[in-house]
Amino acid sequence: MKPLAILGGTFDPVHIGHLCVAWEASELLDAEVRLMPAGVPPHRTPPVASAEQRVALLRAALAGQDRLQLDPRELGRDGPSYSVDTLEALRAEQGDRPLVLLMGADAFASLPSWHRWSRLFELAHLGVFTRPGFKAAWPADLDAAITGRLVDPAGDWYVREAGSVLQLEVTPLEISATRIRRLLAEGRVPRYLLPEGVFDVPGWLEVYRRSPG
Ligand SMILES: Nc1ncnc2c1ncn2[C@@H]1O[C@H](COP(=O)(O)OP(=O)(O)OP(=O)(O)O)[C@@H](O)[C@H]1O
Ligand SMILES: O=C(O)c1ccc[n+]([C@@H]2O[C@H](COP(=O)([O-])O)[C@@H](O)[C@H]2O)c1
Repeated sequence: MKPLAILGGTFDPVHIGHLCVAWEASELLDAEVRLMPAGVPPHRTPPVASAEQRVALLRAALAGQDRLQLDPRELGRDGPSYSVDTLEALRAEQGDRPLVLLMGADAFASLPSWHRWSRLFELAHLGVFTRPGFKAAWPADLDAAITGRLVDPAGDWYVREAGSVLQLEVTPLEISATRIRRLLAEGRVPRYLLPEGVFDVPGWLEVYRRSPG
């Protein structure tokens, strides 16, 4: 069975950057990739769009292809959507299947502030995307934690179920949800930064238009 890779995010809203890195990860790792929206994203102000709206946009974004899937499990949980809880559940469910927690270089740099972060390395491999504007410069505790774990994504990391760190060189796309929210709040239409299908979802543009950006 192929490794299972998870791209968690707030997806407020989902954009072309998310889809592109997820798609490229599925190729680089030969993995099944699921996008997993956080119900209550830890460590940030609450999303502008509701969970239902964010999922509707994700469903529309993923329509017409079957390589990237949606996994809505974090929306059904109370409290902050800690990745460690999600990975404990996935590990129990998936047995010894290799799991990969995907994230951008910005998210990776903040890993030592995550809930029970050392446990993440026992539950999954970590796949870290390059992201324009974010250097691969990590705090000392993270540097120490990844010593001996960095492996080539083209190698045989998948023979183990967890524990490696894979640096994924993806097409650099300087797109962020923050910028898209700002453009929408200014009344602009960031058409080609967003997946085409989201424009058929009713009601969501107004939600971002009413927000301070
Ligand atoms: N353009 C991109 N290139 C590489 N990784 C990305 C990109 N956009 C998002 N990611 C990664 O995808 C995951 C989910 O991102 P998230 O939903 O927070 O989007 P974002 O664009 O970073 O949002 P925001 O600007 O609101 O923080 C994170 O691990 C993030 O680092
Ligand atoms: O588990 C944690 O403590 C934790 C702290 C910050 C972020 N995360 C997860 O990282 C993913 C990206 O988060 P964000 O805020 O960049 O959208 C998302 O799945 C979050 O649930 C997880």
